[in-house]
Parts: sequence; C-alpha cells; structure tokens
Amino acid sequence: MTNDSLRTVIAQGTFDLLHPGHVHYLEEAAAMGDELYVIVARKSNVDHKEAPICSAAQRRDVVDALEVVDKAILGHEEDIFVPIERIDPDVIALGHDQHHDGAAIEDELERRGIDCTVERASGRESTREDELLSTRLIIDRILDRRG
Ligand SMILES: Cc1cc2nc3c(=O)[nH]c(=O)nc-3n(C[C@H](O)[C@H](O)[C@H](O)COP(=O)(O)O)c2cc1C
Ligand SMILES: Nc1ncnc2c1ncn2[C@@H]1O[C@H](COP(=O)(O)OP(=O)(O)OP(=O)(O)O)[C@@H](O)[C@H]1O
Repeated sequence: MTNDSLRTVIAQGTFDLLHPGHVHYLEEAAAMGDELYVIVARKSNVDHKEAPICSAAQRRDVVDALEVVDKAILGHEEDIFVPIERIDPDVIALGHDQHHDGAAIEDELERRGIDCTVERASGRESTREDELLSTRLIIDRILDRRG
C-alpha cells in the first residue's frame, strides 16, 4: 500500500475534540519518517475511558485535514493489527500516555512478519494557565461552565 522508498510512520488514538497535545504528538510522529498515517480508534475499542463525543468518521475527517497528516483511516473493529498489516509501516509512534505495551506490540509485529520499530512520543505540558491539553479536561470545563 505504501511507497517502499518512503519511511512510513503510524500514529493512533481517539482524537475526540482536537487540542494542541494532539498536534504535538502528530508533529513528533511525522518527524520520525517521511509519511504519516493515523489510525483513528473505533468507539468499541475505546474501553478505558468515556466513549468519544464525536463519531468515528468525524474524528477521522478532522485528523485527515491536518497538514502534518498524509492519511487518516478508521481503525479495525476487532483486530488492531489489520490496518498495520495493510499499511506495512516502518515505525509505530506510541503516544506518551497510551496504555499499550511497546514490547508486546513488537512481539506481535514479529509474529506477523512485520518489520517495524515501536517508538514512544513525548508529552506536551501546558505552557499557559488556561491551556487544555486533554479531551477530558476540555469536556470537564464545558460541563463546569455550561452544564
Ligand atoms: C499499533 C496500534 C494500532 C491500533 N489500531 C487500532 C485499530 O485498528 N482500531 C481501533 O479501534 N483501535 C486501534 N488502536 C487503539 C487505539 O488507537 C487507542 O490506543 C485506544 O483505543 C484509544 O485510546 P487512546 O486514544 O487513549 O490511545 C491501535 C493502537 C495501537 C497502539
Ligand atoms: N498533551 C499531550 N501531549 C502529547 N501527546 C498527547 C497529548 N494529549 C494527547 N496526546 C496523544 O494523542 C493521541 C490521542 O490521544 P487521545 O485521543 O487519547 O487524547 P487525550 O486528550 O489524551 O484524551 P483523554 O483526555 O480523553 O484521555 C495519544 O497518542 C496521546 O498520547
């Protein structure tokens, strides 16, 4: 699917209500290679926190519109390695707080014959008092001010 001469990076996440922390992550992931694919999580796989507010298609379309992103796609419902097999990336960029275990992902990549490294991206802290770098914090403020 991807151009063999380019170093392909994959980033992934929920991306519900975009904020500068997402932009930081995607820019850092893009800098790890030549082209950036983003896998947008299905609601059914977001099981460690509240379900996203926006639909999967809307979250994908907004991520896809970012200049730093070459292509955003919806994730697979059952097997998160299906899009990885299809894209055949050189690097998977895990977010700084993503619960996934990098070593377990590397083991599964090897089992499926996918030659790809796993890197951990850095976190971006707020630089201004009123800056919200988390979807949950944005929703909390909306509920606080408008609820
Ligand atoms: C390598 C990798 C591939 C993934 N592929 C998918 C996928 O195909 N479908 C999906 O729904 N979630 C996929 N996920 C999971 C989500 O992107 C995500 O980690 C989680 O469900 C949402 O939580 P987060 O935004 O806090 O990371 C993948 C995660 C990783 C690390
Ligand atoms: N402040 C941040 N700095 C760096 N990366 C971030 C930041 N916030 C989110 N990310 C990364 O963006 C990707 C998608 O994150 P996600 O959609 O879970 O957003 P979130 O704001 O962390 O959500 P929530 O607050 O609901 O947990 C993840 O890989 C995550 O690590």
